[in-house]
Amino acid sequence: MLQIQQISYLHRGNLGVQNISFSLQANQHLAIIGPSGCGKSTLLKCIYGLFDLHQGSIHFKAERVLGPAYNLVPGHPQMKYLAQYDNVMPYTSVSENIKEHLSRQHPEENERRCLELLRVIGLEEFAHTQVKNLSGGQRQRVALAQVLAKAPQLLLLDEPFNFIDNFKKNTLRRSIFNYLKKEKIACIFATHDRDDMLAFADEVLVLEKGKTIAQGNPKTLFENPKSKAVAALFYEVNELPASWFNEALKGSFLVYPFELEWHRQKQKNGVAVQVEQSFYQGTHFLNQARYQDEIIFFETPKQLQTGEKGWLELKDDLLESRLI
Ligand SMILES: Nc1ncnc2c1ncn2[C@@H]1O[C@H](COP(=O)(O)OP(=O)(O)OP(=O)(O)O)[C@@H](O)[C@H]1O
Repeated sequence: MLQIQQISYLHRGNLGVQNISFSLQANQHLAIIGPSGCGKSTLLKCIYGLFDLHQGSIHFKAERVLGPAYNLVPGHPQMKYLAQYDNVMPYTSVSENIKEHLSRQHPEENERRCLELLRVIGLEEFAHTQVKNLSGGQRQRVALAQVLAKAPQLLLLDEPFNFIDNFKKNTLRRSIFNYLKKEKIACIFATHDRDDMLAFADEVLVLEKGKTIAQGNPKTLFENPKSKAVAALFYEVNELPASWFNEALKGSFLVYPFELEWHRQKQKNGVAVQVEQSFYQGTHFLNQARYQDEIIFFETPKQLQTGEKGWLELKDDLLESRLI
């Protein structure tokens, strides 16, 4: 449905996006991730036709997407874009804001659709509240309902949950992504949140300084990251010398804190460490320890004391698959 071929766009000669290619199938969900300033928003805006590309092409449903120099109204009727900052109307109600984006010809159908969308965004009880009286996160939910109103075939969302508190976020994103799958709406969303991409993306595109540094399904990227930059987007990660755990190996390897085992005594291939700090994380403790000037993070179910000594062992078979 969408083909992006070697596109580049630079902001007045500065960093933007460079040489990006990928395609998206109908009903597929793609997450764009990467550190702040890596080009996520720029890429979404290119796809929506807000910029004139310096190189490459974008086709949506076999039609070429053109920038403002060739097409004054950006995008395509079946493509919707939600920017980081919403554009909702403050002095009208939530319902009116949604209905503004529905066809005006079928009032009864509009009522039904409006109720359905209010349910998806979890704002039924605010249907008649003026938008100016809503919180930032609630306004963001109204903006989401607006882009869903006409059931686009492709939705472009720029950090759609960034103003929404963690308490509401889990329910809301399950509701939104289930709705998109049910309605067969493809989606590309920029995010910083690993839970968004692990649970809801079919595919992940990792950007760094405007370029693609990894692409794949989230499980594969998480379990076999090819660089520390990729692994660190998912979780805290250690890059450690491989020789610490196997003298025959050169280079370094990546290991997540939950993959290291803490023991009081040496078992097989461990390194001796001393605990420096133990941080409570709700379900476990994240500990910081040191070995040969290198800081290592690892997890334990119970709190460890500063100065405590022990051994960190690697779970079986991990080392060779994580060499970088
Ligand atoms: N209108 C602009 N003019 C000049 N430079 C810009 C413009 N918009 C973005 N940039 C630059 O392009 C780069 C990519 O910006 P972009 O907003 O796409 O990043 P991002 O990954 O979406 O960041 P964030 O996660 O902070 O939203 C940044 O270095 C930014 O400063």
